[in-house]
Amino acid sequence: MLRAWSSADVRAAEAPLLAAGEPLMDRAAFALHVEVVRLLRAHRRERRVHGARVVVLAGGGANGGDALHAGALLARRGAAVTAVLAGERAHAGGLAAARAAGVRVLGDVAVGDAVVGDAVGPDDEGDEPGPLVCDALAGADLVLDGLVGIGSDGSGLRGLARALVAAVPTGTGGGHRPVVVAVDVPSGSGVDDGRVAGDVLRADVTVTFGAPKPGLLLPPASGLAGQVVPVDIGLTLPAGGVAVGRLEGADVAALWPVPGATSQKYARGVLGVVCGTTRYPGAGVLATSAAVLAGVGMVRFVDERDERDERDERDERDERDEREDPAAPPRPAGPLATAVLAARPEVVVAGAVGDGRVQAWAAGSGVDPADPARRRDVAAVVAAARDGVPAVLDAGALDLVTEGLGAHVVLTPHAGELARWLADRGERVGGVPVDRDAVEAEPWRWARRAHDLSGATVLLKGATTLVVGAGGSTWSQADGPAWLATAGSGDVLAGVVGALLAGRAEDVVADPALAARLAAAAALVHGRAAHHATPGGPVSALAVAHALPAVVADLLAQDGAPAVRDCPA
Ligand SMILES: NC(=O)C1=CN([C@@H]2O[C@H](COP(=O)(O)OP(=O)(O)OC[C@H]3O[C@@H](n4cnc5c(N)ncnc54)[C@H](OP(=O)(O)O)[C@@H]3O)[C@@H](O)[C@H]2O)[C@H](O)CC1
Ligand SMILES: [K+]
Repeated sequence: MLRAWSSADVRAAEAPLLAAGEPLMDRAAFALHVEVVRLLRAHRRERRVHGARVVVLAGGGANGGDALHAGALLARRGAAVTAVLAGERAHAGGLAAARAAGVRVLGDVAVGDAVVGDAVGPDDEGDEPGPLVCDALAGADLVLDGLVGIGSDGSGLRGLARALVAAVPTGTGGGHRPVVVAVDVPSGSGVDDGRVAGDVLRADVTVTFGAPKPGLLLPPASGLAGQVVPVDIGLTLPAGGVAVGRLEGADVAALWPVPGATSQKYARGVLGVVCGTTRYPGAGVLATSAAVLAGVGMVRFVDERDERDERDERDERDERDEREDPAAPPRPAGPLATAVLAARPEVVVAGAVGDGRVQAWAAGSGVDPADPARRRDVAAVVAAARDGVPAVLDAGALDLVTEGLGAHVVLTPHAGELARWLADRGERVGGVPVDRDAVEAEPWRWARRAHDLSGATVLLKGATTLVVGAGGSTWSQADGPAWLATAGSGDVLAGVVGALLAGRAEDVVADPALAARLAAAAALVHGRAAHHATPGGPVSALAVAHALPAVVADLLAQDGAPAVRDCPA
């Protein structure tokens, strides 16, 4: 599991060690240079560090200090290192080490009484990189982004730092682009909230010290961090202080409900499904397929009824009451259930939400809010959820969600749906109702807000899926390819979430915080199933569902879980 702590927690953990004189910066810089060596060997044709051209962008704080010290170590290994000083001051120790190691220093920065380096730019402000800097960047094999770390004021880079970021070649049109390594965090990104204000240099790798910071896992900033490499510099972080987590395969294997030798289908969990309509049967097929293939004990699919069916059922019931004969005759499957059964013959069809027991519900995928009969079934599921039955509520169920649900209920909106839900509840930003752009700019903020308002666990779908559950616990999963943004993908995810809620229903009722971890686990498996279905290529939602058994089997085998066991606590 990857865990991110807030910058305040990291600073608090650093403080006593710094006071005791522990060489934290040396440790950070050494690990940083080791990662750079690895990358240079991997990316350079010559496969070595000697002769590699490295540019260090160094701000005036300790982040710049880390970068300068690493630059010094690289210079001592034969790299041609140029440091560009971007702040009004420079980290004295880092600068001294860099100069002593033969690093070429560019910048007008006063250190003590001395002015070092060459003028950066031709303008009076010094806010434009000059030709020496531009040449160095144009020819760089690798750029170290040490402009600012957790000391960022979060308002976006300013001055020369901003201009330097803009001057790094982007490789557009097939041109040269250096490998970019962010020091601790991509400079200027929202360290604690994942916001991106202004330009941030997109990193291939972020080497982060002590612990990952939340912004490395939270979109949109997480999309600029590349591969996150955490480095242990000896900090002890508070056990309960994790701000954001990311599940890995072993965590999911430990959560997955696996039948024991004596398990039977009812005990393993029955999922009730109210997804799809006769007009749009696909969501019903996809959600039930996903639930079955994710390994739920049984799926009870609630067939669609129209007004006429409901009238006939009422009349039948009245006649039975008159005859004092309570048993309802089995009713033939309608066109929706027929489509579902054609795809998944193991599904049991129910005539209504109350027919037969279930441990959890999945409802709303592919349900048109304008369809009154299907909406009544969805509303019945929402009522059951309100009474404590774990449920995943998707798409056409979301507008029926009001406040006061518990975290045992998982809502699965995408950004547009979440924006609409929030705007309908009067949420505004900058004086206007929350819209999709606002949610995409601050997905964590709005997912947390939806959790606060509804009480439910909120899974916000996206390239990075965020899950906010009981107590604000947050999970960030980025496991799927971009191809997964395809029609029906959300229906499959709802089925997987539902399967997990049904399989672990008792545990979820006892500890609703578990729902967020299960939803995050579902997102991981869903993403991996897309990779598995078509590595590197387009994928259909049904193919994702079909890949689920193999992905689950891989997880359980590779991550050391026993082949047969009962549900873990
Ligand atoms: N302390 C240690 O031994 C260790 C620290 N580590 C690294 O330290 C940074 C945090 O360092 P800190 O000095 O607290 O702050 P930063 O370097 O991140 O930032 C301060 C400088 O950044 C400038 N700044 C701030 N905001 C902006 C902005 N929007 N645009 C441009 N520049 C900005 C600020 O300039 P001022 O003009 O405001 O002074 C400072 O120059 C941490 O991230 C680690 O990398 C290691 O973990 C090892 C141990
Ligand atoms: K940085």
